[in-house]
Amino acid sequence: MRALNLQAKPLSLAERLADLAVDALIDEADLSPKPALVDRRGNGAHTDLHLGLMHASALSLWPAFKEMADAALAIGGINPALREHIGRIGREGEQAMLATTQGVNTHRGAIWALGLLVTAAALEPTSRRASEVTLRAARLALLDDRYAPRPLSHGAQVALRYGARGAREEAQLGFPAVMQRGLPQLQRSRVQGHGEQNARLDALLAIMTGLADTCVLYRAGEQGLHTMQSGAQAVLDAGGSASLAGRRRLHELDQQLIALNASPGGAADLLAATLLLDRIEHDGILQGAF
Ligand SMILES: CC(C)(COP(=O)(O)OP(=O)(O)OC[C@H]1O[C@@H](n2cnc3c(N)ncnc32)[C@H](O[C@H]2O[C@H](COP(=O)(O)OP(=O)(O)OP(=O)(O)O)[C@@H](O)[C@H]2O)[C@@H]1O)[C@@H](O)C(=O)NCCC(=O)NCCS
Ligand SMILES: Nc1ncnc2[nH]cnc12
Repeated sequence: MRALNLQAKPLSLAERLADLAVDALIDEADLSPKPALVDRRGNGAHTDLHLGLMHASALSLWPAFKEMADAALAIGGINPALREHIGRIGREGEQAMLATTQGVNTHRGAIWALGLLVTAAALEPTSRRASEVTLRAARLALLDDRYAPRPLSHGAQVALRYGARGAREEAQLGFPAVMQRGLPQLQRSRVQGHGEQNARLDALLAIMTGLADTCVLYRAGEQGLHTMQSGAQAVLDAGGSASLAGRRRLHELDQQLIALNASPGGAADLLAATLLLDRIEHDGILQGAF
């Protein structure tokens, strides 16, 4: 009689990257208390979202992230063929998300940002530093996708109205909100011993201090954006999420943004991108997956 082989099959590189991306989305959703966003406490400024939906949406995206990483491995270079291939997978991912959420847009911006990062990481698996991965992602984002529809999205509408740079430009510039604000703050707060959850909240706040979040602009205009940016800075100046003064400011910011119906969904996506890049750089399993 043959003994049962109970050893788990090692994950492929694409499977591990998809796991890391979905984990980052779930960790972002769970992180609490986030100002005006869906978290463990409630629905923030949203009437059509809740935590279970955010989790289901994140899980529905696993196949799309894996397929994007597989496409990078198969095509092997930054070129229009890869850009158009992942564009198609991204649009299919959006359909999977909408089918799961019954039409609610939970993670459109996240599919874009994390999809580019997963693809960029798979392209050169030994070059995993955040600065290297975001540079490759930016080069991909700069390429044209002939098949991309150009709807008058919320982002496109506020670009016309306020001249704001949105999700596309953030990626094309190499994710400055992540590289210059989110990741450095995550590391600073960790080093200062603030605890992982507070470090993640501080990273989100640091992203919010400078981002032209098109969700906030669409819902609450320039007043909403100013409230988000200055309020996030005030929390950090008061000592961040780990301090009592910072927590009081954070509570105020939550109330103010909810009153304005201003949900920083773009900043939330970029926090997930920050967590993903941090993991890609340090993940032990990924190191053994190629
Ligand atoms: C290039 C695309 C990202 C399209 O961009 P565009 O700006 O035209 O489209 P939007 O539909 O507005 O989506 C952009 C989403 O990106 C997030 N975001 C916002 N600001 C920024 C920023 N400055 N930097 C980075 N990311 C940002 C944000 O996503 C979150 O918010 C979503 C909810 O938004 P919204 O629908 O406006 O929702 P509500 O206000 O709640 O709506 P109502 O309830 O009022 O109706 C939520 O999903 C978060 O994810 C923006 O929404 C890209 O999507 C694209 O071209 N895709 C095609 C596929 C492709 O090529 N993929 C490539 C491979 S990955
Ligand atoms: N936690 C969250 N709440 C609302 N919108 C989001 N988009 C991405 N993450 C979100």
